[in-house]
Amino acid sequence: MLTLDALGVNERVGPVSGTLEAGRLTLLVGPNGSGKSSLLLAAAGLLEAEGQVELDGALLDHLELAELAHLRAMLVQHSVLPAGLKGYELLALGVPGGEVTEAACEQMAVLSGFLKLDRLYARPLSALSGGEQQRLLIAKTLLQVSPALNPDARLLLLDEPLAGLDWQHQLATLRLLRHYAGLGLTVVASIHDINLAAQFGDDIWCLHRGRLAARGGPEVLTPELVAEVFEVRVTLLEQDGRRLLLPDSGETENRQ
Ligand SMILES: Nc1ncnc2c1ncn2[C@@H]1O[C@H](COP(=O)(O)OP(=O)(O)OP(=O)(O)O)[C@@H](O)[C@H]1O
Repeated sequence: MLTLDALGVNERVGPVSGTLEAGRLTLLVGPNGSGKSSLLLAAAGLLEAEGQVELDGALLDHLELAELAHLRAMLVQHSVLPAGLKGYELLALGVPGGEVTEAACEQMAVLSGFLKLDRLYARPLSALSGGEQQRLLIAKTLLQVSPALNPDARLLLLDEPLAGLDWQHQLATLRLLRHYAGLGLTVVASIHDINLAAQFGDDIWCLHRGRLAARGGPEVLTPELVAEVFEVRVTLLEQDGRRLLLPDSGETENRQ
């Protein structure tokens, strides 16, 4: 469980207070510049911030860096990757303790199956597409907090994990995040697809201009909220019990 108490970063975000529950996938939505990355980085203890963050009752400020790195993993946006590194070498960097044991290989194989990594292992990162690199980075981050390898792991934070991924791998990633939440971790990810957020999030936090505009189950993502926060017209479609929000381009009448 991650508790934020008046967490803020300069003018960028906050103060934000609230609890991110263990065993649940919380998806953070909001327009560009609304503060999602800043909030995630501050919650991870990677960005100087006002207020307090507690991880399972322990103040983040009071944890040693090595201890914190053992308890949580974060996928940051725009990672700079060493070009010469091969796919499997990047993945191996995520193995807790650094020793690629049989158990680590098993976990790698599971992640590999979900994210289709096999064909990427032997290739240098510089020769991989953006989406392929992202899949490896997601797997590396998940490996760090795989309960089978690191039973102390508590927290998984991901900033736009779906960036650059096609539909197949977006869905695989979201299923993996739900799986990790099901293993008891607190899992928080920022995401731009409102419909996927509503479909996969146990909890939704919606940021607007650095403040929490809404928080709750997927039902908080109403057309009215989305229209106001994202400043777009929104149409609600309902079919077979599924609700879909579509941004209205306003061009429909002019098209052939
Ligand atoms: N290093 C920085 N120094 C100063 N201001 C920053 C810095 N990084 C981001 N900002 C500003 O802080 C605000 C929040 O940025 P942040 O990256 O947290 O938003 P975001 O919701 O993650 O956006 P996006 O969806 O575009 O990734 C923005 O106004 C941004 O311009």
